[in-house]
Amino acid sequence: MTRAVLSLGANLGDRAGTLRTALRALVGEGLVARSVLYETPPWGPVEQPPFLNAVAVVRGERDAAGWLALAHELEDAAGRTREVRFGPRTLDVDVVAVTGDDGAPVLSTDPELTLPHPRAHERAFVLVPWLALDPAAVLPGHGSVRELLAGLPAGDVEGVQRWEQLA
Ligand SMILES: Nc1ncnc2c1ncn2[C@@H]1O[C@H](COP(=O)(O)OP(=O)(O)OP(=O)(O)O)[C@@H](O)[C@H]1O
Ligand SMILES: Nc1nc2c(c(=O)[nH]1)N=C(CO)CN2
Repeated sequence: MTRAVLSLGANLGDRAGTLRTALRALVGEGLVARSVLYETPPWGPVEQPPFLNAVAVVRGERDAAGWLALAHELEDAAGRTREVRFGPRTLDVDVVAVTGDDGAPVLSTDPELTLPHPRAHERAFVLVPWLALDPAAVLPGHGSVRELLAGLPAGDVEGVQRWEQLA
């Protein structure tokens, strides 16, 4: 069994509907916990509409490649096509980190699946929702999510706004 932290983002179409559909699909994939939805300013070089983002933790029989395959299935189901790097999308699902049941992180430098995700540590849109659902969260190789957030520009962190309450 492995545990994966997934980051979900959407900034085209029915953003909340797309994210909720993907989060519902994760219930059948061993969903352990999910954050609420957050509205977040676009990170990166591309000018584009704001995103809704969420983080989910899943645990199941899949290995790291299996979690990436699931991420791509969810993106395909949301009608995602491959477009501009860092650009707008109906649904983006990234595998942030994977750990075994012994707590050992899966590490990979493969460009098809780099673990932990190479940009997660600098993305408030990943770290804020993750910390909210797991106050003890640790990003392998980078340290505690709480400390990573403390090191990001305050404006990045304040830009991540809770968008929904969980029912
Ligand atoms: N940890 C990872 N999670 C998701 N995709 C990954 C990961 N590591 C490598 N990739 C690869 O990155 C490729 C491009 O992914 P994608 O189009 O989602 O990039 P992006 O969303 O523009 O940028 P980013 O990955 O920084 O969010 C994917 O085909 C995938 O194989
Ligand atoms: N706020 C925010 N910014 C992004 C996001 C995202 O999910 N949220 N995804 C991106 C894809 O690389 C690029 N920029």
